[in-house]
Amino acid sequence: MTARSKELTGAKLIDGKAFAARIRARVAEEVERIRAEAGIVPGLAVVLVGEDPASQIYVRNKAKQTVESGMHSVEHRLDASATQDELLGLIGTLNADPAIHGILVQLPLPGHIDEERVINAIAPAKDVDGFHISNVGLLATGQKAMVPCTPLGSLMLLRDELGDLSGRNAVVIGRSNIVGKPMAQLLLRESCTVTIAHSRTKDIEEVVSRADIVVAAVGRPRMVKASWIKPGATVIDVGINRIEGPEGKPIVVGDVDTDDVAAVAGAITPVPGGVGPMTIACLLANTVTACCRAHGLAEPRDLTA
Ligand SMILES: Nc1nc(=O)c2c([nH]1)NC[C@@H]1CN(c3ccc(C(=O)N[C@@H](CCC(=O)O)C(=O)O)cc3)C=[N+]21
Repeated sequence: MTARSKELTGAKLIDGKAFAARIRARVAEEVERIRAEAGIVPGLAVVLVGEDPASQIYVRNKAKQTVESGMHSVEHRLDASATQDELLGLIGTLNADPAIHGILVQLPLPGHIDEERVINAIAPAKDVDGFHISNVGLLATGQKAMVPCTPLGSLMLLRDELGDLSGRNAVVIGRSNIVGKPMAQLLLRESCTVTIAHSRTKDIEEVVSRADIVVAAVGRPRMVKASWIKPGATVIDVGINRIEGPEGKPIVVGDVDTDDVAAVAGAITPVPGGVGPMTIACLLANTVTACCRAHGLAEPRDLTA
């Protein structure tokens, strides 16, 4: 698959939206194959606790795209005041449900709930977010794991753009469990020379300027500037920040100052339309993978890391 691209002052804009649509089409093909071969329909359950409006939009998009790909989709909405035991009870039910192959508990959870406890209660084989400690350990040791969706989608875009990644200098900005750390593991597995930069990194601009590959996942609007970027580098912008735009209207921007960086970078993902749609496409891909593994079916190689 080749990402379609538009020109922006020099840099190629990587069309994550179009790439994600092709991944979803592949997922739909595989869903149909699994149905024809084994009479099984892959199922995804999304659990949302509370009423965060931004979260609701993602949950709606996920449910819509799950159904469009031919999969079984279930949504569980718990009140913001739901107890940890209620949530753990629901996870236990979903773990035991043979129609469900993937479980996603939308993060963040309300403050009174222990996130680690909840994530680690999900059956690792159904953990399509790849956040369970078993999957984290499997990925870190190079074993077959469920790979977190945003890093997986970012890796697919990088491979499509650059081909073989071995020997390249990669700098991941951000050390979160959901993006920075698993992204670094994947890049290491691709034989990149990996540096993780973060808020305490000294002279971050100099560190980033040595990178052939930059993955920005810090949650600081437009933090990465052109002066940080090696000419021709590939820049993956994971940030999705809502800020006040020119006319006081809210707009969505990434962690990269795209207009500035585009003058120097070789290729860059836009926000919106870059990594975000890939995250959802990879969630569907992971659900197909989980279903294949659960039933001993051949798993589509192009939908995993
Ligand atoms: N357990 C868990 N897993 C997640 O994967 C997870 C989560 N919790 N909590 C919330 C975040 C956020 N997230 C997004 C996914 C897709 C877009 C997306 O498709 N964004 C579009 C639209 C952006 C917009 O305009 O708002 C884009 O970037 O083009 C955004 C955000 C998944 N998350």
